[in-house]
Amino acid sequence: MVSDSPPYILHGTGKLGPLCSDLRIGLVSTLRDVEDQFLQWLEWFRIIGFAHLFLYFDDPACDEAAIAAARSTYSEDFVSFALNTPELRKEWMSLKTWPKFSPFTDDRMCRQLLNIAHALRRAQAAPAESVESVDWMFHLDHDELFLPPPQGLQAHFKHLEAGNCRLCLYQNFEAAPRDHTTMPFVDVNLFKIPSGRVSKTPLGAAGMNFWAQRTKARNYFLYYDNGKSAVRIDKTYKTHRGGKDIAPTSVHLLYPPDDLEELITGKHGWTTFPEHELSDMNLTWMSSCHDEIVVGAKVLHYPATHFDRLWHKYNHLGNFPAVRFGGELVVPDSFHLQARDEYLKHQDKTVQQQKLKELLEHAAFLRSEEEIQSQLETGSVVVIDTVRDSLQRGCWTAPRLLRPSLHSLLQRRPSKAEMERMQKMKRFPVEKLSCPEGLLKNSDPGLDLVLQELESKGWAACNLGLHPKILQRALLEAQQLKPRMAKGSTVIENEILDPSLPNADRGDRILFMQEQGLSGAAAAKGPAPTLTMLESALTDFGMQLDLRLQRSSLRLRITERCDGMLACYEAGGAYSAHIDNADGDGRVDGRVLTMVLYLNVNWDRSAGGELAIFEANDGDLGDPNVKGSWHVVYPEAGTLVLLRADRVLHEVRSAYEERFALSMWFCGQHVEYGGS
Ligand SMILES: O=C(O)CCC(=O)C(=O)O
Ligand SMILES: [Fe+2]
Repeated sequence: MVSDSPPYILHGTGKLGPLCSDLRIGLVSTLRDVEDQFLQWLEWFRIIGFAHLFLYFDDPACDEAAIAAARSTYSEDFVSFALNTPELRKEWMSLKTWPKFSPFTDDRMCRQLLNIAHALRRAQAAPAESVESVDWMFHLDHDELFLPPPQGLQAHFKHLEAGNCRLCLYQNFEAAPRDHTTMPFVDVNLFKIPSGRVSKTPLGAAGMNFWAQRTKARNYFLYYDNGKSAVRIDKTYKTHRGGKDIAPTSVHLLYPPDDLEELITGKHGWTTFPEHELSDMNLTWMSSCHDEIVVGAKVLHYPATHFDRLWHKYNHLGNFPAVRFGGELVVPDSFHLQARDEYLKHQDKTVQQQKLKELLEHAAFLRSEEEIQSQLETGSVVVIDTVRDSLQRGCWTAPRLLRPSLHSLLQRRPSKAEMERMQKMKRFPVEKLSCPEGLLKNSDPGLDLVLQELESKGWAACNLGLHPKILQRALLEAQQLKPRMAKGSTVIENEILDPSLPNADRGDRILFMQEQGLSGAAAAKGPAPTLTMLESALTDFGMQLDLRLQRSSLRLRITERCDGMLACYEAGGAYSAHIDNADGDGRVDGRVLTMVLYLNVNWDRSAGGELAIFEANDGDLGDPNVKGSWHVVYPEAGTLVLLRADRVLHEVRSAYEERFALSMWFCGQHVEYGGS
C-alpha cells in the first residue's frame, strides 16, 4: 500500500505487478497524448524487471482512456499516475529548481524537469517498504525503451553498484522503420547505431552520408544523440544530506548539480559513450566504460514511426521557438525544425499529413531490402529483435551473446607449462605462399584466397608482389628511422605487463607511423615515402577485406584501423608466443586482424627470425590438451602475413640479423554486436 498518497496521484488497480527482485529500478516519465503503444511500453518495463513507474500526465483530460486502461491492467505496486493539477503544480514550487524554471513552465521540457525532481524526491523520501522506494531512477519518454544487456537488468545494476557507479549515461539508438507503424515496439527491429560507434572506414562513412543526405540539416540521427541516464537514489539523504533534492537540470543527465564535485572525485559517473566523444559533450568528468555488461545496455528511441503521429506532434507543438529557457538552450538546425516548418507551410490537415509523410519516408525509413542490406553492411544500422521477441513471448528474451566474454578471452592465454608443451609440437616451414602473382596485382582473387584461409586456419601468408627496388627503398627508409624507434612493450588490460612474464618477453624496437608524421597524404613527401605508401596499401587491404569478412562465416566487421607500426628486431631479438589482443584490448571493438609485411631484402634463412604461427587441430587454445602444430614463415621482403589478432598464437624466433617489419592492426567486432 502507498501511505498518505496525495489526491493528484492515482494508483493501478489491476493484477499485473512488478517482476523485480533485489535491486529496485524505477522510471519517471511525463506523458501527453499517449498512443496505442502505451500498454506495450508499460509491459516492456514490467517484463524486463522494473519495479515502479512514476508516470506524470501533463494533460490528463486528453489521456483519460489510456490512464483508465493502464490502471485496470497494472497493480498499484507497479504504476502510479500523477496528474498535472493545481496541487501538483503547487508542489513544484517547493522543489529546488523551481526558482530557475518557474518562468518557463509553458515549455514541456521544463515541466518534465520539475516532474523528474518531484519523482526523485518521492523515491528518496519513501519508507523502505514502500513501492516508491526504488534504488535507481531512469527518465524516459513514451517513445523510448531501456534495453538491458543480455545478462539482464539486475546483473547490470549490480555491476554498476559494485563499481560504485551512481549515475550512468547510455547511448541511444534511433529506430529506422521499414514502413509506417503504430506498433513500433514489435514492428521496428532496425536501429541506427550512435555515430561514435559507426566504423571509421570508408564503408562506415558511406553509411553516415547515406543518412545525412536525406535531411536538409544533414543530420545522421533525426533527434537527440546525447543519450539518457539512470541515477542512483541516495537512501541516506534524509539523515546525512539534510534532505537535499536531486533536482536535475537536464532530462538527459540526472545528476544533482550539488553533487557534481563528489561525482567527479569519486569517479561515480559512468557512460557507454566512447572516451573520445566525451570532450565534445563536455563530459570529461565521466568514465567511459567498456565492460560488456555496461556497454550491452542501451536506450532505444522510436521518435518517428508513423506520419499521423508526426502530424499530431507538430500540430500540438505548433510554431514552437528554436530558443528555449530564455536562450539557454538553442534547438540546432535539424529534422525537428524541418518538420515544424513543413507543418507550418500548409494549412490543410490532409496536405500537412501528406507532406510530413513524404518527409518521414525520405528522412527516416529504410524502404527496400537492398537499402536495408546495404546499411547493415555499412554498419550504420543493426538488427535488434529482443523487444519484439520479449513482447510476443511475454517475458524477457535475452539476445544471444555474440562474442566470448572477457573471461573466456583471457583463458585463451596458455599457461607457462602449456606453452612449454606446445613449444615441443611439430614445426612446418611454409614454403608456398598463397596468391603467387602477388596481392597488389591480383587483389580481388588474392583477398578471396586470404579470406578462405582466415576462415579455415585463422591466418594466411602471401606475397605482396612488390618490385625489388621498392622493397630495397623501404628497407633503407626503415634503417634510417632506427634512431626514432623505442623499445616495444606489451599492454594487457591497459597496463604494461610485468616484464618477467613470458608474454612480455619481446626484443623489438618500434615506432608508430602516424605518431611520427609518417602516415597519410602529406607524409608522401616526408623521410619515408615508400613506407608511407606501403602502410596505405595495408590499410586498403583491410578496407577491402571488411565486406568479405562481414559476409564470411567469421561475421566480422572492421571498425577502425590502428596506427601502422614499424618494428626492428636487433640481432638476438625475439618475441615469445603471444596473442596480439588476448584481453579484448580494453575497448568495445578490440583488434581482430593483424597484418605484418616483412622488409628484409636478401634475408638469409639461416639467420632465423621466423614467425611461427600455432594452428590447433585438436581442441582450442587454452585447453590443457590442445594439440596442433607450428607453421613457420620467413621474414623475407614482400611477404605479408595476416592473422586473427584476437585468437592466433604466434611468436617471433630469435633473429641473428637486424629484421624489419611493418605491421598494421584493425579493430572490429561481430557484425551484429552493435545490436547485441
Ligand atoms: O614481426 C613479426 O613477425 C610479428 C611481430 C608481432 O607478433 C607483434 O608485433 O605483435
Ligand atoms: Fe604479434
